[in-house]
Amino acid sequence: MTSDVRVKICGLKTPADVQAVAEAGAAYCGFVFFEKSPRNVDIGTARELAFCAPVGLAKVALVVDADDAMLDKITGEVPLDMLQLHGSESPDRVAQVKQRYGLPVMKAIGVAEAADLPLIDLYAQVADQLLIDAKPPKGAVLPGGNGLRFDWQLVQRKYWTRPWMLAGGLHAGNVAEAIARTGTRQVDVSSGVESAPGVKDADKIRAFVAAVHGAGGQRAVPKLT
Ligand SMILES: O=C(O)c1ccccc1NCC(=O)[C@H](O)[C@H](O)COP(=O)(O)O
Repeated sequence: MTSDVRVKICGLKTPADVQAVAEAGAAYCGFVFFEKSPRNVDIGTARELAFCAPVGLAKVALVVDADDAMLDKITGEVPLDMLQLHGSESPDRVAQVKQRYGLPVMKAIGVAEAADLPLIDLYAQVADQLLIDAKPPKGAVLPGGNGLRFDWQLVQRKYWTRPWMLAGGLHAGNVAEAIARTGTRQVDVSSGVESAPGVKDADKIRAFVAAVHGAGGQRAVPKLT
């Protein structure tokens, strides 16, 4: 039974996306601030989406090597619960962002082989959470959200000193196996719940969260107006 596993759905762009994610029973929603992404949102849109999120749905801003000016704008306008750093931010930068913005910081780490694992221990010393994702292929435009999985055996039953989230190529058809194999208590998905790049699909969102939480159950959350 995997019902206590938390789900993050990343790359929301519309109020209907937020509603679908909330009604399905996800714990986190993510807004992508990366211009080259089909999931990119501007600050005004993210603000509107954040105000649509019911209490209990944590709002995460995903940025890639963002400078203070950009983070000042985002955190000044958008009510957030967490920052996700998805670029090549150093451990020092992670610590700086945590201190400057007073928000929990989740650091994404790309994994392709065992040699990548020590980085997880390194970032566990400074980040509040870790997002363990597939390393993007060489030359990829996006540092994440590529729909690619990595070898789950690499993180099987691993223990880190911070909570971690499994990401990369998850979808309703493989997420239960991913949880069973890795023992993760949190999962993150983007392209696996889309009908086209950047277009979230409410049925896929429901199916994904239901697959995580075991057969069936949507949680009761208020309908958004
Ligand atoms: O999703 C994006 O477009 C994106 C752009 C730039 C940096 C990261 C991005 N996504 C990161 C995520 O949090 C994804 O949910 C994660 O990489 C898993 O993606 P997917 O394999 O598509 O489920």
